[in-house]
Amino acid sequence: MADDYLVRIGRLIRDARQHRGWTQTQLAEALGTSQSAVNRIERGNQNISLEMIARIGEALDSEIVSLGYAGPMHLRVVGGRRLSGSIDVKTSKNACVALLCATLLNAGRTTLRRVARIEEVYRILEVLGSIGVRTRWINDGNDLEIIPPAELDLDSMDTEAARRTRSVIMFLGPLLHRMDHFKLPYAGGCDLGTRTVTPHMTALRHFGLEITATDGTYLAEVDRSVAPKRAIVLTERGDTVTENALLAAARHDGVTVIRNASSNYMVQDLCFFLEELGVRVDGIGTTTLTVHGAAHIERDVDFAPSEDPVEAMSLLAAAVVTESELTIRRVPVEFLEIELAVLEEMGLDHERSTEYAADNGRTRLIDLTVRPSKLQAPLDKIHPMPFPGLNIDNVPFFAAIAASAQGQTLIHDWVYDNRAIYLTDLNRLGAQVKLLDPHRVLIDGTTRWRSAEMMCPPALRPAVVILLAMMAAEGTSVLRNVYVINRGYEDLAERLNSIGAQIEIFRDI
Ligand SMILES: CC(=O)N[C@H]1[C@@H](OP(=O)(O)OP(=O)(O)OC[C@H]2O[C@@H](n3ccc(=O)[nH]c3=O)[C@H](O)[C@@H]2O)O[C@H](CO)[C@@H](O)[C@@H]1O
Ligand SMILES: C=C(OP(=O)(O)O)C(=O)O
Repeated sequence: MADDYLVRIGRLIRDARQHRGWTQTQLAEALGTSQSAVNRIERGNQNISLEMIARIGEALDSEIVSLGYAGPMHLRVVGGRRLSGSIDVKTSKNACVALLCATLLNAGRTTLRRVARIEEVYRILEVLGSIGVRTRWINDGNDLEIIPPAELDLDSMDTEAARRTRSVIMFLGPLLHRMDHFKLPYAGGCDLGTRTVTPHMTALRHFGLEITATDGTYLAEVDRSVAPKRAIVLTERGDTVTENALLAAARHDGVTVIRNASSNYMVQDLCFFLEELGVRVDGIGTTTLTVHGAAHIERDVDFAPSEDPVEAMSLLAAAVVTESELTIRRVPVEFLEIELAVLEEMGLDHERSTEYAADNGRTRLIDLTVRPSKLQAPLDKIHPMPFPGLNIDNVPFFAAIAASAQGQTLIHDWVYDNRAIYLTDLNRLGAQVKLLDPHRVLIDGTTRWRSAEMMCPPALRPAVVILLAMMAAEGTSVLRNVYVINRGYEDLAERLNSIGAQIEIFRDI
């Protein structure tokens, strides 16, 4: 145990030194010791005092260890390895969080099957638990059982957990039916620049909800005399705003029409779930949803959210950048069709199985085999659109793919103020990503990836893209503080290891 401890400290020191670009001799000089002493320390063969750790930290301008329990999680990636075999896609973060919020509509027991065990789900569970909802993992931790109390205790809300996730905004729709006034902390999520909540307010005003924002908290007041008189036209075709409107409409005793609705995967999953609750929804998969609400919902329901198209895209990108043959099972193909069409044009060699149904009985799945291919940059720019366009969250993966392709690719992320900027982090790993303006990057391929030590960017998808590039780069890379990845991916390192990656999880000691 003691030896193991020294080895781990030694590795941290070695990583920090390499990150600084120093040789062992340079570090030895800075410490007034010999190169062989540094070598012994890095190999874990030398007892080391706290004072020495502090001096090394100062010399390398790096906090080698931070004391305290359960510090941030980091990944050490030995890259340049081919992946092989097959891997299953898990259920989606975005549907799971919406469904958890939707359970607040139901006085009965909800069972959700194969819920992804990810930080974003844990945060919502913490919030639900704090306000009195009973939740427990069942069937070997695969499924979740949720039983709301007769009265919610919003005053006891775990505000710290609530502030770490943007999804808590989807409490507004269900809560407006349960109380006349309530408070909700401001929403968090990826740091992607300003993300407006005005469309939520505009949509929910039709149900009498008025919101005042004061120092980090939304104060909500509900006027019960107000009900939708005409179709609700969303000002943006956003996913969570559509879900919030659906959640409000589900318990409105009457028919609500929602126009300019998102028909994206998580919205469809929510509609299927509402149908299980006895709420009829016409127009699923289109931009006009007609909801036949029910004033009281009390049903014991069992629902299986569908697989995550963004995780499928991540695994596909992993195969491309590592030049591997990989089978990705349970791919929700309807939500990856445009991505596949673009990749086909770029020259991706792949094979699709016949379609089969997801456990929700509705979503179409395939198994997708990707083979090493000589990719060419696409002729046109890569840009997202609300579904059925190229998925907004899949855009960052095209940066890693473009860097692996021959030629120049323009990526235009018009949606998020900050997300394209994070893609320039790939330059640290050898890519040539030029930021043209905050929304557009020009990428020159192909890339000879090289290893590096880096902090995770504070955004989920760009962080995963960095991890994938590290898997492609020969040598050892370190990715620090991967909470943001764990927000949306279950056991990603272990699962990638099961198909041939070499990723070690470590924490600050
Ligand atoms: C929990 C969840 O489900 N999160 C997803 C959801 O976030 P969410 O629904 O919160 O996304 P937003 O509503 O914030 O939309 C994302 C951005 O797109 C802009 N916008 C959106 C639609 C539109 O028609 N015009 C427009 O300009 C918004 O102003 C915002 O800046 O949708 C995003 C876009 O698919 C995804 O990246 C997130 O993973
Ligand atoms: C932007 C994303 O998530 P969130 O809405 O949870 O920040 C994402 O899933 O890439």
